[in-house]
Amino acid sequence: MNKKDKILIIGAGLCGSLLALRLAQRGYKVEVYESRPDLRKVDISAGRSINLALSDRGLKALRLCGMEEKTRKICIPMYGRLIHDKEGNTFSSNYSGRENEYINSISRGDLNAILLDEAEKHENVNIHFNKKCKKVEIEKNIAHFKDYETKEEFPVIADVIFGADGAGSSLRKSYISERKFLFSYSQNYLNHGYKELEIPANKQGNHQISKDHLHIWPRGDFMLIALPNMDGSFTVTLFLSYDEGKYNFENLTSEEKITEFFEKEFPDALSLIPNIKEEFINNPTGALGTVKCSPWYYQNKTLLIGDAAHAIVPFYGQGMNASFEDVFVLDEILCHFEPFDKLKTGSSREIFDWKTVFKAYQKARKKDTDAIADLAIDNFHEMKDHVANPLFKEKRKIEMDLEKHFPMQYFSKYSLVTFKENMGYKKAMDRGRAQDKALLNLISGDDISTSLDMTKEELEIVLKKVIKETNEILKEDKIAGL
Ligand SMILES: Cc1cc2nc3c(=O)[nH]c(=O)nc-3n(C[C@H](O)[C@H](O)[C@H](O)COP(=O)(O)OP(=O)(O)OC[C@H]3O[C@@H](n4cnc5c(N)ncnc54)[C@H](O)[C@@H]3O)c2cc1C
Ligand SMILES: NC(=O)C1=CN([C@@H]2O[C@H](COP(=O)(O)OP(=O)(O)OC[C@H]3O[C@@H](n4cnc5c(N)ncnc54)[C@H](OP(=O)(O)O)[C@@H]3O)[C@@H](O)[C@H]2O)C=CC1
Ligand SMILES: Nc1ccccc1C(=O)C[C@H](N)C(=O)O
Repeated sequence: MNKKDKILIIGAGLCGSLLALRLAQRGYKVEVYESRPDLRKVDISAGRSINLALSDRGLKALRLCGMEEKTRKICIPMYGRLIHDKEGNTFSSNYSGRENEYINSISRGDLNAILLDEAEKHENVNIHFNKKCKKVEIEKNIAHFKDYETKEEFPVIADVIFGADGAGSSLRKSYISERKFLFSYSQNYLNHGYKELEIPANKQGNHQISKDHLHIWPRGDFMLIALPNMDGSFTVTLFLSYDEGKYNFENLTSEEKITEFFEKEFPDALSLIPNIKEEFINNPTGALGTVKCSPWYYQNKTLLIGDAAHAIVPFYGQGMNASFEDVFVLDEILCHFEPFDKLKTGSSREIFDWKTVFKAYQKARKKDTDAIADLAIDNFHEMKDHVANPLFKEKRKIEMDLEKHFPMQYFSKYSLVTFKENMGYKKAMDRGRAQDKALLNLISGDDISTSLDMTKEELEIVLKKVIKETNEILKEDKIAGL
């Protein structure tokens, strides 16, 4: 590892631009190649999610790079879910019983732009747009690019190559095609795709529905969600099967059928989306899937990071957060190894190489990205279906009360995953799932009366029972080797 190493990052998306900034701050020289045009100059939003939910893990990595304050200025806090039923009734459910815990709606383009600005300001960073990586010769450390403007193809040689090129990573594809090592890989598509629509601002430029919530229209097998934008509009996303159920993407092909579907399933939303037919027909239908692979690195030469290493379905709102957290974890590993390298005396031989760093990074990180991939699938079922279930609502109410009265002792699964930024996703998943099981056992047995509001004393009894049973479940799972 040497600060003179030439580092190449493929992809200047959310992860690539933050990684470039952080490596530059650590003193490395970084060249970034991005296939798309510069999003600060050209609108390239079509086909990707327009806004995202940013939460504590992402903010932790942004803070590390000095970007938290700038980011918060373009965030809209969402304190909970607002659930819409078919009759137009709504009910809300907070994300946490603690007041300072919420998630944030943020524009992908605006966030990417401030990261690019900051990275480009750094003397150690050069960003090249409209250059698509076609393949990487991993043994020789050569990435081959095509320039979209000149149509020319050219190679770039580097000491270390990072693949931050998203779910369809060219570096990952090269791991498969080059067959230089045993590379395990899985890709699982959902039968659901997504389509983005818009609720515009009202005439005064204000939001037409609460901007303090993430809106959900759960309908069992499919759902609609909406996240607020700074200009008073909402980005609405329909998650629907491609080919199953009465209504699906394959059969919603005529204006009449689209209107019929929305009139029947989402009448209140329909009245807020004036251009429904045009948008439904013209906006692309995006695919959703999970990618898991291993190893993420090849020798001391290349590393996959962000979605390139672990694409997940969007339902926990954690893909970007996990990709930002990758940068944080990699930085911690570099902090651990670099001081030893500085201690070397006389000889120019390095004590640690990038392979040591990459290996330690994957060891620290892989279990957590596997966990959030599985949690994201769970949250799909929770959002489209369980949120409307009375037992689920009861459980959430007790959890909110526990968090409110015992803020230091109780953290629901949602809070562990979303707000406990120093606990890995795997630990959050194991504890959260055991806790859910314990709480549901208590509710479905006669242990707690859920019909009335509980006093603090009654809640304390519940807390003790839940903690005891959670620990027993965790112990049993450990013995069973789960
Ligand atoms: C519908 C939807 C909603 C989502 N909502 C959320 C959310 O609310 N919260 C959240 O945390 N996450 C969310 N995500 C996930 C989030 O979008 C990703 O996890 C995040 O964008 C990953 O960042 P990345 O930089 O690794 O990949 P990307 O953001 O995809 O960036 C990859 C970059 O590499 C470039 N590139 C690709 N191929 C090449 C190539 N061959 N050569 C050069 N450049 C290349 C791309 O143009 C792009 O700029 C959502 C995802 C989807 C699909
Ligand atoms: N976990 C998940 O479920 C995720 C799913 N996705 C989904 O994956 C799909 C693809 O993602 P996305 O990252 O947008 O795909 P790409 O970035 O791969 O781009 C898609 C298209 O844009 C073209 N293109 C890219 N750059 C340029 C340029 N500078 N000039 C002209 N054309 C260009 C490419 O053309 P060409 O091939 O000819 O070069 C390609 O046809 C989407 O449906 C998205 O929703 C994305 C992320 C995560
Ligand atoms: N951003 C998203 C995009 C798509 C689907 C869900 C989200 C969420 O953020 C869900 C939120 N975490 C929730 O549990 O209510």
